[in-house]
Amino acid sequence: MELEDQYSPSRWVIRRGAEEALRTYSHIGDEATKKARATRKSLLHVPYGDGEGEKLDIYFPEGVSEASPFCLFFHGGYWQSGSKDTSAFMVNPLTEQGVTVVVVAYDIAPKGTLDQMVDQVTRSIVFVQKQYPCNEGIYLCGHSAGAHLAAMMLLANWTKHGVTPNLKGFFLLSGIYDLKPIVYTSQNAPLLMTLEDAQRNSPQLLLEAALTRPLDPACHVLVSVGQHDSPEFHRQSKEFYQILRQGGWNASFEEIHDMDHFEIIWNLTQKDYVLTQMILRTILQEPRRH
Ligand SMILES: N[C@@H](CC(=O)c1ccccc1NC=O)C(=O)O
Repeated sequence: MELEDQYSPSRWVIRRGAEEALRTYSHIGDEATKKARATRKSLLHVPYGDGEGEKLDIYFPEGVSEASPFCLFFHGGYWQSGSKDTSAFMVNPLTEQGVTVVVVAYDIAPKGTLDQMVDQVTRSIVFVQKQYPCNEGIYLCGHSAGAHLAAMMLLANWTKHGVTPNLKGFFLLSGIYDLKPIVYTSQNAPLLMTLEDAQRNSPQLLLEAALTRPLDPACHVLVSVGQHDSPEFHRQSKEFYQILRQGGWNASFEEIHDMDHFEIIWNLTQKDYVLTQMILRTILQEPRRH
């Protein structure tokens, strides 16, 4: 089944078998999280809402100052797997450079629905802005399904939350922006998305229909895909990038050389990785307030 293949990232890896790629991804995430918790000052399992799953981990740079840039990470796993407790990939290289990293948990399926996850992600960002009003910018980074959740924040309506987060940039890695095809794959079994649910939660479709311009024209949006991601993942990223440009967003597109769907994210543990460098350059070149 063609769609099934296209939306099974582990079938497209080239250096390992599918199972081994998934195992390596979990292993590296696990190790990176243990290392981050052992070597960085952190606040773990901080509630951002009343729900059992509404928790986040905050990892601070050396010489704790609340006036740092914040990078929030949203893990992937097709909205049905993954955890903040194995997703601290970027913590060490970013905190080393003075960035506070927040790894956010959300209720994956079958407990959570897409609408609930989008709402949780919205509230996690509101929480960080309220808790750290002196932040020097909030950046959102997401991988795969997590890139989808981050991308939904381009369309968030903050007015009912009483605060507008200081959003300065988005790093969207190997994401999915039109959820309709997912409805026809086995990935939808725990998600139980109807076509309407998929439409309501597709940033590609929402941006196409939106008449609004970006609130902050300086806000960067990096749309990035691995060279070895499937053709459908390439198409999704390119089309999303194009719709962002048409909508007046300060967007860029990067195909990451020789990376598959999992390497693109687990290499964020490395400071000399091209994406780590791009993320750091974007965050650190931003003029400081105060
Ligand atoms: N069952 C999927 C797993 C998967 O797609 C995935 C796993 C970990 C992190 C991100 C993933 N993809 C999208 O969120 C696969 O076969 O590749």
